Amino acid sequence: MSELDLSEIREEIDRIDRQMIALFQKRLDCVCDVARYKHANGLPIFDETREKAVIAKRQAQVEPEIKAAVGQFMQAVMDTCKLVEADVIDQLEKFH
Ligand SMILES: O=C(O)C(=O)C[C@]1(C(=O)O)C=C[C@@H](O)C=C1
Repeated sequence: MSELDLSEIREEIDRIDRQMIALFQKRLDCVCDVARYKHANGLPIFDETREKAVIAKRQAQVEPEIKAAVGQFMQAVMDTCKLVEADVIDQLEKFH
């Protein structure tokens, strides 16, 4: 692989990352709505049944070779989303 190939591949990775972050921002907007709903209704942030379902659905979308990686990826996404949910709820509690 030449250096040019590597820089071209990295440009494609950068394009993909840009799209992923745009989508992640949209996901975070939804997650903030979920946090407000959970706060208003006294529900816990962590929902194990939902997390398992999210992972299973996304793994069903891909070939067997990458199911484990997709599971890890979705778990990392949800772990980050839970931290954001906790921040949203902390802010809500500060002002009540
Ligand atoms: O769907 C929810 O209940 C959420 O809080 C969102 C979400 C997610 O990021 O998808 C995050 C935390 C929960 O444990 C389950 C799922």
